[in-house]
Amino acid sequence: MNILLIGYGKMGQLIDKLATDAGHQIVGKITIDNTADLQTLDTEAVDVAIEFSQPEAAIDNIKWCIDHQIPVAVGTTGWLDRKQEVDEYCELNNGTYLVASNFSIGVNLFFKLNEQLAKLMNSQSQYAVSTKEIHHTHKLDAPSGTSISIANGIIDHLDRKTSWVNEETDVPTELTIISERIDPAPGTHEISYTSSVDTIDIRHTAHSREGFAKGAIAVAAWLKDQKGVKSMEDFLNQV
Ligand SMILES: NC(=O)C1=CN([C@@H]2O[C@H](COP(=O)(O)OP(=O)(O)OC[C@H]3O[C@@H](n4cnc5c(N)ncnc54)[C@H](O)[C@@H]3O)[C@@H](O)[C@H]2O)C=CC1
Ligand SMILES: O=C(O)C1=N[C@H](C(=O)O)C[C@H](O)C1
Repeated sequence: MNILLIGYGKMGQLIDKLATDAGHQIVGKITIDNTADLQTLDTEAVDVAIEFSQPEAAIDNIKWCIDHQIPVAVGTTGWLDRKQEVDEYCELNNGTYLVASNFSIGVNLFFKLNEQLAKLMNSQSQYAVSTKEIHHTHKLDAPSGTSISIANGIIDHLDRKTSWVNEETDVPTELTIISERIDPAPGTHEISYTSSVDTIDIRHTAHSREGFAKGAIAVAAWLKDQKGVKSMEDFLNQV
């Protein structure tokens, strides 16, 4: 397939390598320094775009893809409080996009495990829950998009939590997300349930960025033949 890479940093470059090795063609590489190249790009030659840029840029990039009828798989985090607006723009303009806070299959399994554990904990009020994420120091957003997805999974399934905060909290209804920045961590997410007698920890540790990149390429290959606003759930259920 012909892929347009919007964002060509750590993720864009790795996707370039893995997609090219797998026989795909990269038809454009957009960074903050050459966004004007989009104006002259042959959009008819693009099957799908993969967007890994930065929080401030993602929405304009997604809207550009929608305007040009290019399905786009979006990995950029830190803007999802505006997802509803982008969903509506996509539906209104007959576009196709999918955003995932984390494209790795392992993390998406971990999301399910998190929800199951949260459900079980409804009848175990002696356990206090908290979460932590660890990433490299170049990361622009905190907490991570993945940790927000984890927090929402807990809030949706554990009755005693109704919101999250990015700090330690004593408010019983608030869920703590602790963010640590340590190089070269590609991404670690941890959920802990602690009682006076024990602790249950579950943790996903990315060993490299390869799982994110492979997941994004697999999603892009599927998304190019879809229509509308899609989710990782849709992808995992159909593939
Ligand atoms: N969903 C997932 O599985 C994953 C998501 N991410 C997220 O992806 C994003 C990118 O991560 P990295 O590649 O590590 O960042 P990076 O900082 O290495 O690269 C960012 C790239 O975006 C480009 N860029 C900046 N403004 C732009 C604009 N207006 N238009 C086009 N390109 C622009 C930069 O020039 C650079 O090439 C972050 O938000 C990160 O949190 C990262 C890894 C996995
Ligand atoms: O910025 C990163 O590196 C990552 N960002 C995503 C996030 O915010 O959750 C996914 C992954 O953890 C790596």
